[in-house]
Amino acid sequence: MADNAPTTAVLLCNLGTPQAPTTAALRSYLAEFLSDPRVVEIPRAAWWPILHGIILRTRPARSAAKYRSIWTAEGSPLLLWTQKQALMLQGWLAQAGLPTTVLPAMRYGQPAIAAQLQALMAQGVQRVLVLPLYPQYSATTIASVNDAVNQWSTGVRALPELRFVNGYHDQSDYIAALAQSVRQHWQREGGRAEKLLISFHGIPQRNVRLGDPYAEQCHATTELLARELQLNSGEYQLSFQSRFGRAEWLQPYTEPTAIALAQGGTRSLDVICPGFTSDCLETLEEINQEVRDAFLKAGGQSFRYIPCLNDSHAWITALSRIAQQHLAGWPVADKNTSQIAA
Ligand SMILES: C=CC1=C(C)c2cc3[nH]c(cc4nc(cc5[nH]c(cc1n2)c(C)c5CCC(=O)O)C(CCC(=O)O)=C4C)c(C)c3C=C
Ligand SMILES: [Fe+2]
Ligand SMILES: [Fe+2]
Repeated sequence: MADNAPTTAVLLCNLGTPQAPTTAALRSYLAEFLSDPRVVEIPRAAWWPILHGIILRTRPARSAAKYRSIWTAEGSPLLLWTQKQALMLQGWLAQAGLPTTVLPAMRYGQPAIAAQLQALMAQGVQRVLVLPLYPQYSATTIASVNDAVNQWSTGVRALPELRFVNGYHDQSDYIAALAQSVRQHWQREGGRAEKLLISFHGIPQRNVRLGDPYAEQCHATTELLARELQLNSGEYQLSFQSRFGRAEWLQPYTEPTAIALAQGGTRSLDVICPGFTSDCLETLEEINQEVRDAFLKAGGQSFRYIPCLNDSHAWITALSRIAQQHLAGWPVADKNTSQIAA
């Protein structure tokens, strides 16, 4: 352990991704993901036969084919962006006078949350800020990350101090980073499309009825972004993608919305996904391949996908400000000098 290693860390948590775009890797990833009771709330006795008897026999091959269409020579886009964001955030925080170790971690798959927390303990870290890469709070995502941290804690005697960020759907730097990415897109493309479709990952409608604030936060992000871009109500539309299973999910659904827009005469569409901070299967394949094809087939002429925030400077600045807001009050001590950063 280096004597001058930071004693404070940020664990930058994302959803996770399969190890490889293969049926076997997808089976193991989906088994872990879909066994999480935060994700599927059906009683275990009823869910197990469906998961193991049907879903894990059929879905892995189909999902693997989709992953193959977005996989890069270096691996899964979601993992690569998350790793890059962690490195950049560590640099930004150091520049701000907060020497902090930043490690990426995945809720499902590798690098696992428990293993990364263990690595931080081995470095002598005493305080950990758990920062999820989901701007909008949902029990299916952020609470599940917290569960994984708390599960790890149950086996640890000398715990670090822990803080959890519960989302930042209305944080001004996050909204500014989104607005900047839209403006840059308009500049690159030589102007606006007729409509901006703002698509978020869905969740079951039932979760919202039971108190999940996710839908409300997606709406709030949308309104803040539209206001920042000075869009009037006819120039943008919110929708929800990635429905899983047969239950009713948040509506309107993205693909039928894009089709209805094309059939209603909208010829050009810009699409942004503010709930995803890294490009991944859900944006690169579902939006930029499936929804694109559906829009064009229904009569649309121009479908323009706006990339996620990924490694944009505005986004890393936002992440750094969000981290600093939540690190406030924690001593950032150098072990040698016990100096406290201002
Ligand atoms: C951004 C927030 C996300 C929420 C909310 C969310 C809820 C949720 N997801 C599923 C089921 C699946 N999601 C899958 C992929 C996936 N989901 C998110 C994010 C959210 N999910 C991301 C970033 C990704 C892509 C990961 C990648 O490797 O690129 C998948 C796996 C792919 C597939 O087989 O379709 C499933 C399954 C549920 C059931 C749910 C809420 C109840
Ligand atoms: Fe998902
Ligand atoms: Fe999907």
